Amino acid sequence: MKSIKYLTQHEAIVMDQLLMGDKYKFPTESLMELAGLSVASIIQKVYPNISKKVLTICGPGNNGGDGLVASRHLVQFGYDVEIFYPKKTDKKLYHDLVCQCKHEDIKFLGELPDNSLLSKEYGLIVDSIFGYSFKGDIRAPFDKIIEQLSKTDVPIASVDMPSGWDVEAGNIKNLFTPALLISLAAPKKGAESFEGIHYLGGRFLPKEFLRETNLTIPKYNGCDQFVNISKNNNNNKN
Ligand SMILES: NC(=O)C1=CN([C@@H]2O[C@H](COP(=O)(O)OP(=O)(O)OC[C@H]3O[C@@H](n4cnc5c(N)ncnc54)[C@H](O)[C@@H]3O)[C@@H](O)[C@H]2O)[C@H](O)CC1
Ligand SMILES: [K+]
Repeated sequence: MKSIKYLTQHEAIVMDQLLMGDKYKFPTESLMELAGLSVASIIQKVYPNISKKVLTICGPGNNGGDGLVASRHLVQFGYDVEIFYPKKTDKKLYHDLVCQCKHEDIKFLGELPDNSLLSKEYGLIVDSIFGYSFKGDIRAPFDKIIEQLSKTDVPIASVDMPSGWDVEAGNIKNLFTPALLISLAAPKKGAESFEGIHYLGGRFLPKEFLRETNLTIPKYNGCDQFVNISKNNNNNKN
């Protein structure tokens, strides 16, 4: 496999603006739909038999939007999903995503269950709190939420970045390490040290975009929405 490029925070932001701008013309919701579908597909691949509920925790930006989309697809795949979305964004896209989730009978929780309830009732937590735009000290209410996630024994699947990790320097605050990391479009520098199960999703980068940005991404097989980029995956060893 060709060596994978890990993006700086600035590169990730600039690339996203380029994709959604006048040249490539992708609407946010199109990319988010593909990102969220890949997140749900990867969860189905890695955790095909979860007997308990899945809890998605959504943040206020597009990472949270990916979590809302993924939750809807997970229900379509047969999972029992609940969402904790403590800081709802007052924009049409997010109102629409919440509405779509409610039509899948997804319950929105008013508070995060404590860790004993999490262990008893939930088989997986989807962390879609922060992605590549996270910066600085974690502000309320997410500081307490991430502190609690650092103490749970429920496996965590993080979307794009483990929330709270520095996007370039990684886990410098000694927070939770997810069991599964789902990088989107291209992994970020902060994920370079991640040793767990690591998949790449968000299969939407156009050929010309890859040429223009000089970005190398691994080859996706057939119609797969994901590729396994874990360090311990034999296919990834040169
Ligand atoms: N091309 C792609 O790969 C796509 C990626 N997508 C997803 O979008 C996120 C990035 O989304 P963005 O809205 O830019 O930012 P975040 O969701 O990471 O966070 C912004 C949100 O968080 C708040 N915030 C930032 N730092 C802090 C802090 N220290 N404490 C508290 N709150 C903080 C900030 O104020 C904003 O409200 C990317 O990672 C992917 O998951 C798209 O869905 C599709 C294309
Ligand atoms: K995340």
